[in-house]
Amino acid sequence: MLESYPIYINGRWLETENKLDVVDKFSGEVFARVSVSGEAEVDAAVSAALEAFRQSPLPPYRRYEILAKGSALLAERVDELALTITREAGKVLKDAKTEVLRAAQVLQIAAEEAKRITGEMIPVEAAPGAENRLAYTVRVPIGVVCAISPFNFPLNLACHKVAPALAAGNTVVFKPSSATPISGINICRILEEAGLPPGYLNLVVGGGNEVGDLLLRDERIAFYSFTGSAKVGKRIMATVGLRKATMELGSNSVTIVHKDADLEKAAAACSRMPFVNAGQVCISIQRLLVHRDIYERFTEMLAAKTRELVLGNPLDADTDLGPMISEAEAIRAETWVKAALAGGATLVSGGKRRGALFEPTILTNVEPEMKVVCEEVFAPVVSVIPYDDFDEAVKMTNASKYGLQAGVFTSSIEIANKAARELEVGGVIVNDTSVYRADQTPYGGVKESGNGREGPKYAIQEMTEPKLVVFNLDVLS
Ligand SMILES: NC(=O)c1ccc[n+]([C@@H]2O[C@H](COP(=O)([O-])OP(=O)(O)OC[C@H]3O[C@@H](n4cnc5c(N)ncnc54)[C@H](O)[C@@H]3O)[C@@H](O)[C@H]2O)c1
Ligand SMILES: O=C[C@H](O)CS(=O)(=O)O
Repeated sequence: MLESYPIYINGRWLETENKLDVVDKFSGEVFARVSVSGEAEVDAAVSAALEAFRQSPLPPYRRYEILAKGSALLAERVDELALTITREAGKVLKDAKTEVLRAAQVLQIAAEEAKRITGEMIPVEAAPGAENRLAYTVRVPIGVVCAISPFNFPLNLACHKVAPALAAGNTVVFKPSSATPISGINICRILEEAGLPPGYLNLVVGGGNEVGDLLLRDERIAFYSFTGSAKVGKRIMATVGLRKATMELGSNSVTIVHKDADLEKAAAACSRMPFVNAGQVCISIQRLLVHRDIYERFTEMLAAKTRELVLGNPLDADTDLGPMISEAEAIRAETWVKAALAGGATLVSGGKRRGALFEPTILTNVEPEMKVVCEEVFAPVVSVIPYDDFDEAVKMTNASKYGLQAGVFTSSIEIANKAARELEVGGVIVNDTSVYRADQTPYGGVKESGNGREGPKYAIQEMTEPKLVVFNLDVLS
């Protein structure tokens, strides 16, 4: 008997006629069914969120208590929550556990930030004629936040939206990816158990073009917090008009290995990070820029370490990478690799596909216009590209339409500083790869990688408005 999962609206768990199959991404077996929302459910979810926002705002200490309790519950249930992630997303179990523990941290950080939301004093009396005025801002919640999340970190990236929205005093309508809806349902269950009253968090499930589109067109929603592809991000921005949004989008991230780097450390990190979660990480290393003096040696070191990685069942303890999200996505990646090889690229390792399993793949001799280089590959595929001087590496990095994060391995403070100043990205990671993220940091990109920042403190800024208050003290005295 398949487990059946309802949607969550105004504190009630509802079954609908229309169901979505959830597939185990390794075995291909349908292991659960989830109720799909229609127009009526989307309308009810937004109404409930608006009603809760208008009628009974939660004081900051209650937001703190609920989120902190939610964090503890997530950490307590790490094994069962991780198993769900592994089954619905195909992520290896050890990485799924890390994701759950990170999600617990996100809730705890958001809980703490709920108690620190302040405005600022405005020195209005500095202007002539305003000597007897007092001005300050208060930060007020924006209203109903619509959270739309992708498949690749179905728990943590959803928490990065839901938790700061609630911490800021907003209410939420949340739509998880149709490929991975159960982790989203688990977040609602946990926050309900943690004491979140009805209406503050509502969950609808369904396709982007159906349920997603209904959400975009609902003018009662004040803010869209989106993580996903640039294609969908652009569509959202074109639809929501003057309403605010943050866009956490894709990338073809660079990590640079300069000639003065600690090569052992760089090779150890660069041989694993392009392949974590089968390369389906927005900051995955897709372009590895290596100084020509060390290029051959480094590529050999990388290939040797990459060949040790185990591809297979994500439930096995020694597996390093599991399946991609679908066979269709793996076929797309294979097509891009074949096109690169036909165009003159060299296959150093990997390149083969079995169903949704795609081998960790290293390419050299690639050209800038190949899709594996200039588009987001979102698969376990890395291109190793030589450069002669650091300015050239900066130029290659900045030639991308994306700009999320970049890593640079170097022992030179000048090179590190140059990277920090000149790389057109949202974050520069020195002596680590582009794949580094700590959940309290400001995180987001430039260019087609999006706008706005996540990380609870920064997301709260995005999801609140500064309201100005000015006292005319002449009248009061
Ligand atoms: N920058 C970041 O923080 C970050 C993090 C993770 C993933 N990503 C990006 O996400 C992408 C992979 O995830 P994906 O395949 O789930 O992305 P996607 O854009 O296909 O889908 C993301 C979400 O948007 C919804 N959606 C699709 N069409 C919609 C529409 N018309 N209206 C409203 N919602 C719609 C989907 O149902 C899903 O919930 C990659 O590009 C990756 O780089 C970015
Ligand atoms: O896919 C991109 C994610 O943002 C990576 S992480 O989970 O935030 O590290």
